[in-house]
Amino acid sequence: MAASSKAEESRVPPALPLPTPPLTKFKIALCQLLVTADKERNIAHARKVIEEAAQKGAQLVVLPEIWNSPYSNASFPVYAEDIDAGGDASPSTMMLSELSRSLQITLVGGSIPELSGDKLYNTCCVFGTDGKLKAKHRKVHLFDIDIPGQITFKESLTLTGGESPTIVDTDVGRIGIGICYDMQFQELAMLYAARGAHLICYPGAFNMVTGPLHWELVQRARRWPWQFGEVLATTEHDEAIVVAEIDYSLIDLRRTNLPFQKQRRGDLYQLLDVQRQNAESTK
Ligand SMILES: NC(=O)CCC(=O)C(=O)O
Repeated sequence: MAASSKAEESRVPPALPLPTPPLTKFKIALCQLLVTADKERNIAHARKVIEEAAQKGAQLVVLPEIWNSPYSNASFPVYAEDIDAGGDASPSTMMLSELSRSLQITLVGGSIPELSGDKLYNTCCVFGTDGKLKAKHRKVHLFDIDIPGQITFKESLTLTGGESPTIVDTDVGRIGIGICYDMQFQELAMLYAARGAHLICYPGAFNMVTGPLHWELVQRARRWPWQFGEVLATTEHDEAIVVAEIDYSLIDLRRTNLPFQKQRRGDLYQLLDVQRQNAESTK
């Protein structure tokens, strides 16, 4: 009896200890931007908004998805920048690097179309307070949907999907990064949680057909295992800087209140096992 319960116990994945965050409380600013066809104007405007967010006391500033270009397959190749080359080849990320250093903030720089070799990606750059590029997340799940008569969009016509999850240690804690549609895939968030992320940032630009139903609902569902899914601050459709205080001391408290991690029955629902079985049965 004792042996069998020990065996069962060992199949439950243990809760990983969280790395200690470098600080407990800080202000985050989420910037919602109006994007135009004028790239120079978009960059100058984002600069002004980031400065305003820092003035409001934000130590972490987050921009939206595709903030330097219209969101369209026709625009991505035209507005794309070679982020690795830097300098004149990437004026958008040069501005982000300069501001993160001069304002001493961590910047999750939304996303821009990235040109790398002959491929285009939808890429989020994270800059540290020293102005250095700490991480680059290429949107993993491309937004390809078809709801006849309502919306058909295929990012994969021009973009290539990223090949790896992105988790980055910053002055405001360990952050997992996803871009918009990446939010729909809960396993990515669960992976970030298992790897000790204190926070997950999803720069987004939702469509107006499924978006209004999804953007809050899906984010609240991704709260596991941190919070109760409480919305601390929000806004409507216009430009806005949403500022809120993040309190990491709540993570341990919520994990004690709701011990989901310990209660998970991972032994019963490993998707990989099911996928393997399905593949076997169709051979
Ligand atoms: N930019 C996107 O990835 C859009 C995702 C979206 O609208 C959704 O409903 O999901």
